[in-house]
Amino acid sequence: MTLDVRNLTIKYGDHTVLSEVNFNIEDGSIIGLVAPNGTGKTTLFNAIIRFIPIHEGSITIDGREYKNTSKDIKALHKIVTFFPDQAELYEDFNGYEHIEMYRDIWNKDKKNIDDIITRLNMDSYVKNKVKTYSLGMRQRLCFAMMIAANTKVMFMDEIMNGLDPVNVELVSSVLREIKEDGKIIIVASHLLDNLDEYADEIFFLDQKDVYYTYNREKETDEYIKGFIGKENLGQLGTLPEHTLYLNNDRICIPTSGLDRDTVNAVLNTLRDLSDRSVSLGPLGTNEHYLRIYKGEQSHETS
Ligand SMILES: Nc1ncnc2c1ncn2[C@@H]1O[C@H](COP(=O)(O)OP(=O)(O)OP(=O)(O)O)[C@@H](O)[C@H]1O
Repeated sequence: MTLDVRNLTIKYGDHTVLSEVNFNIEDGSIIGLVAPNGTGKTTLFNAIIRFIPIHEGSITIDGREYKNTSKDIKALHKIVTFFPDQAELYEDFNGYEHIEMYRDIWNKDKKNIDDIITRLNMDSYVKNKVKTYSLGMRQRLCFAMMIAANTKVMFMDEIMNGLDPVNVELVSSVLREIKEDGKIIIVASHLLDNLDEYADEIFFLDQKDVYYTYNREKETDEYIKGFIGKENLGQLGTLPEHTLYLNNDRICIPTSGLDRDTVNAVLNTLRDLSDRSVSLGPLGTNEHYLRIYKGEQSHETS
């Protein structure tokens, strides 16, 4: 399966939010969709699923183009689900009834939802009314509803909102499991380090397009990464070309061209100067984010 988006332009009135967006996603992928607030992540989901009209462009899934006809939109809604908004939950229904409802709408094979409930640690509260749920309990319910719907394409907007670290880890591992069924999952999130735990590729969205994509598996450049105040930068000596100093505290020094002894020496110096962890590896989503969106606060040191 593929999801192919071509030259998609989306406007609210005269305000063009996204212009000529292009991307192609193969099945069995989780894409992290990343951008500052107000860039257009939710708008992109809304447009692909046709909750809002698109002004130009095409959406093709598995070779079929889905146009703006009611027949196409109905067919699209059978294969794409959008993470429910907590406001859409029915306060006087219990969690089980919500999960059953999503399963029954999308799933003819009446998938067993008990496994989902247990996997998401919801047994103790799923039969209680939603009005008794905390934010994190509601969020897990919304996630369980999508898993029960089990569609080929899933848009997950801010799924980690309100989840504690244990539940963030739980949801991340369930995402990795369901991806294996050949799904296309797009997750919009501001938890950048967490995205590195499950996303295969990150799309950095810009006012105009998918500005940059990053695939950790294909990243070959290794960096020494650590935190250091501006006043201590001089103690690292002459830094190699393409060293990044991001957000006035984060340093990423490329190791290409450095011998092992030099790499070890820099690592040791950085460990002495840094109060946080120092590591060796490729740039992560967080570092790419700072490089792309906070460009004026980062600079190459040479
Ligand atoms: N219904 C609407 N009418 C008019 N403008 C809208 C509407 N919804 C969103 N916008 C505008 O579209 C732009 C993109 O908003 P969107 O909600 O898609 O951003 P986002 O990247 O999802 O942000 P966040 O990270 O805050 O969720 C913003 O400028 C916003 O003001």
